Amino acid sequence: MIIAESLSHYYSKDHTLSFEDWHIAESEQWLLLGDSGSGKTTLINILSGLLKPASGRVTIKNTDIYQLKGKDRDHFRGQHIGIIFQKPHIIKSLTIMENLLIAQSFALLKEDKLRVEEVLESLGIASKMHAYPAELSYGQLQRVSIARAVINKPTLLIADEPTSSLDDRNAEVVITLLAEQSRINGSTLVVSTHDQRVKNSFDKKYIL
Ligand SMILES: Nc1ncnc2c1ncn2[C@@H]1O[C@H](COP(=O)(O)OP(=O)(O)OP(=O)(O)O)[C@@H](O)[C@H]1O
Repeated sequence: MIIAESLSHYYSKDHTLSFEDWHIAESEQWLLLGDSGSGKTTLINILSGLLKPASGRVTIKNTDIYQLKGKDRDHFRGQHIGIIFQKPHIIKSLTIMENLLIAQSFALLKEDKLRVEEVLESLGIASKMHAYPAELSYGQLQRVSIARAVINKPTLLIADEPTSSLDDRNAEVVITLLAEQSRINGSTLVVSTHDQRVKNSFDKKYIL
């Protein structure tokens, strides 16, 4: 259902990154493993529709995402791909509720407050709905990032090194939340990491 074929990318002409083909079936949970500098972030950005590869294709639900242009690709990404970056990316001047409503409208979906409440509830942060990001702890902000990524029930939920700055207990909590949220929302999960603590979290592994 998600197919990455013949992908390569280069930042300078003398060093090309090539990626083995990757077929990911619906609802699978994968780890993307590789040492620092091996190309995990590059591949995550390509799979997420954020970085056009030098060659190859990414097909999500039968759509070749790099055949989509400009705003069409942005809307497709908003509807089908939920991305969790290493550090939470949340708009500081908006409340948590407003941050999630805007993620719905960016994807051209109707604003749905009940859906926002449901997602925040499932992540244990419903009480923070009307708070601003500055009023939340780092762990709560990470949950908001997960909420924003799953709000539109994405086909692909993708996280780039989500545990690298966390202590052991919180690293485990985040991996558990990602697995649980991908199940609840019917999303395929890809988590990139070089964190030895999570290298056995899922059976399926793509190794760079
Ligand atoms: N914007 C850029 N310009 C030039 N080279 C880059 C750029 N981004 C990444 N690279 C190079 O491409 C290679 C892959 O980088 P990438 O960030 O994808 O690796 P990574 O596996 O995610 O690393 P890390 O685990 O350290 O985050 C590295 O050699 C890196 O130096």
